[in-house]
Amino acid sequence: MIELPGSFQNKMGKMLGEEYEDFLASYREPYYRGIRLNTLKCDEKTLRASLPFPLERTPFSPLSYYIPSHAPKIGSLALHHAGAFYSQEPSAASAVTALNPKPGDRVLDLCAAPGGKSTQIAALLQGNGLLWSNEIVKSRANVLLSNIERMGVKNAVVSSCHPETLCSALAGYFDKVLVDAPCSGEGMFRRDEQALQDWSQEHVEACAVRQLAILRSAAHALKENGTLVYSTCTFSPEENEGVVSEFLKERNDFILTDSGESFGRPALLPQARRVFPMDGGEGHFVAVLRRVSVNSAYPAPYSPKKPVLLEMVKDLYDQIFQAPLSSPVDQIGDSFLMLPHELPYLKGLGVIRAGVLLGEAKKNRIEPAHALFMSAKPQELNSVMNFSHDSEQIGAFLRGEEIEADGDCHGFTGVAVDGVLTGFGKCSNARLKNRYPKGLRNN
Ligand SMILES: C[S@@+](CC[C@H](N)C(=O)[O-])C[C@H]1O[C@@H](n2cnc3c(N)ncnc32)[C@H](O)[C@@H]1O
Repeated sequence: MIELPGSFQNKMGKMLGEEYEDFLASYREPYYRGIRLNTLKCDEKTLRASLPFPLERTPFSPLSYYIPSHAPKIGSLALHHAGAFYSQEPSAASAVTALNPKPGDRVLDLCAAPGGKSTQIAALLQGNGLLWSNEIVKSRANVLLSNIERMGVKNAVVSSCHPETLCSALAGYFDKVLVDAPCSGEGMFRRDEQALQDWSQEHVEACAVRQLAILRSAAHALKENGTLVYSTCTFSPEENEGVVSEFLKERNDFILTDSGESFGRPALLPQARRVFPMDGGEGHFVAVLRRVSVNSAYPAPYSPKKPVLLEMVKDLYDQIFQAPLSSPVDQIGDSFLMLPHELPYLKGLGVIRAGVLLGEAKKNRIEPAHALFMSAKPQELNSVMNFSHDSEQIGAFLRGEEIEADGDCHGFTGVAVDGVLTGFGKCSNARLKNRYPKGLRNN
């Protein structure tokens, strides 16, 4: 049984009253495990058919499912490599449900690593509009980027920037902003020993100060009538209702709106929602705010210079794809990027990726990138090999091995599992030379 700090127990006892015993009893149960379907790449039927355990819907998002607590580790499953799903604690899906991104929206996810909520936003945008995913810690931003690539997101910018710098530069640009704030993680105690070790009342209070500062920054980024969702995975009122109330005292041009959601229960500010383990998730707080003032600031658009090697890039694209390249292309050093159609000015904002990495210049050729295939659909490619999730071939491919190919297979060829692309190789002489990135391979 997990040993909870005494002062945490006292606070929770006061907050939960009669329900406190049920809350304590939850610490004797296994924690909730969940996954979220990535509709950019896969559908529910394919996912259910390929997983070795059943899925049960959660109340937090139509794309979120419980998996059994005894389910095996899922990171090495072929459909996980392919980005068909994301491993996500069920209640963590609630914040994006409340944000309600729609195709065409411009959405900023300000505290985004490792990318659970960003990749959920991307699925709901369906490739239309823009997702800007920011993470202040550079090493975590790289993990975020690899998840954005794995999930095949085309219309995202990934940056590692201080929230104040970013939101001042992009003032007035976004329809929706998510602040999934760094917190004391009380809702992680059942699955993360470290969160429990790090807990103290002083930490809770320091988190609240930092959270308010992030919210203040986020406010700049929104346009008039824009939606700001503030979420945490902690229970302390200081970090939840306290931060929201302080923010609303400072900014009378923001209002707290009813989330309109039915997951969890009303929070201490009744328009917001809270989730406790008794509500089917590890723990979340979600508040929806709306900016009612005009924001006359607006960033300049980004216009890339025409890459010197654009014809070579187009030739490479034509070798791989059935339709010609239609996205704007940018060149950063030796890298070629397929940009979303409309972007704000990018310089000085710690951008580590805009759009999809198409390929990289190597001597006198351009080598296609893994991310290019991850963001594609098999039917868009000239050459694809598709394998079942339990086939020997896909196992070998994901270990980085060469595999047998048809004699008529030539050139860059996508590799799919159950119809979902998971990388590529190069066919010649009835063999597929493996290009699955070393750092992603199964052992
Ligand atoms: C709760 S996590 C975000 C989880 C993410 N939204 C997801 O769904 O995968 C909060 C993030 O905020 C970042 N962070 C830490 N300090 C910050 C600060 N001062 N400003 C903005 N973000 C910060 C952390 O590195 C962490 O990645």
